[in-house]
Amino acid sequence: MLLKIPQVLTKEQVKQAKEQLQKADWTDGNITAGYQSSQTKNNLQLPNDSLIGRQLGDMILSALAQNNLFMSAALPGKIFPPLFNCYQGGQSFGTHIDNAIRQVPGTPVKIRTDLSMTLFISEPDEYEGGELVMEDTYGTQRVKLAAGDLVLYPATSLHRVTPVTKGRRLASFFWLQSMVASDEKRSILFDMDMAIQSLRNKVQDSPEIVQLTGVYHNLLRQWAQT
Ligand SMILES: O=C(O)CCC(=O)C(=O)O
Ligand SMILES: [Fe+2]
Repeated sequence: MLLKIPQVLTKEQVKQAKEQLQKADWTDGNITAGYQSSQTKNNLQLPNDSLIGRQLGDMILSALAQNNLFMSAALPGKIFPPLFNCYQGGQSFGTHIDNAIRQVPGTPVKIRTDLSMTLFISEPDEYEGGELVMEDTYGTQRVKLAAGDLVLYPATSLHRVTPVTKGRRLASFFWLQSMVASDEKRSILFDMDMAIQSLRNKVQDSPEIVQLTGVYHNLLRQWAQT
């Protein structure tokens, strides 16, 4: 499932992130690339131990923890600390697939990358190009979102970032291990959760809603791993 989640960060938080990222020390993006992706990756990244990166990453994680749409769609188990990248002067990232397993730097924690995320920090009119293009069984999707918005997509997708031919594209990108590994099962749970929530908004509470909520949790119990 590919899902666009609007306004994960407020415009004020975006402004703050941009100000911090202006003064950060950037390095070659290949620090986190595997062999195949290093052949096509041409961008800048904040180093893993960047203080600015950690602070902004925490701000993003707190915002996500309060975002119902994200929590319902992703059912996060473990989230990789957000990384930050920058493309300018024609930089791009060719077609690649993200590594299946990632170790959180400085810890023994390993994360299976079920879902990939990009949170846009630059506004779309601040740069030309820089579209995130995913290819999967659902076809080709081209994504370029407003600053503060996030796209969540299966890490099984081939994807690329088209050259940024003008301006600068700042973003945060990271991965998560979902409590429900299967994209198909997670999508069923998400659809069910959305339907129950909209039903609840229409008719308040009813024994049927209680029963359906029970079914949701019983499916989650069958399918989730913590
Ligand atoms: O910059 C992006 O939107 C995606 C970055 C990416 O695909 C990666 O670093 O693996
Ligand atoms: Fe990627």
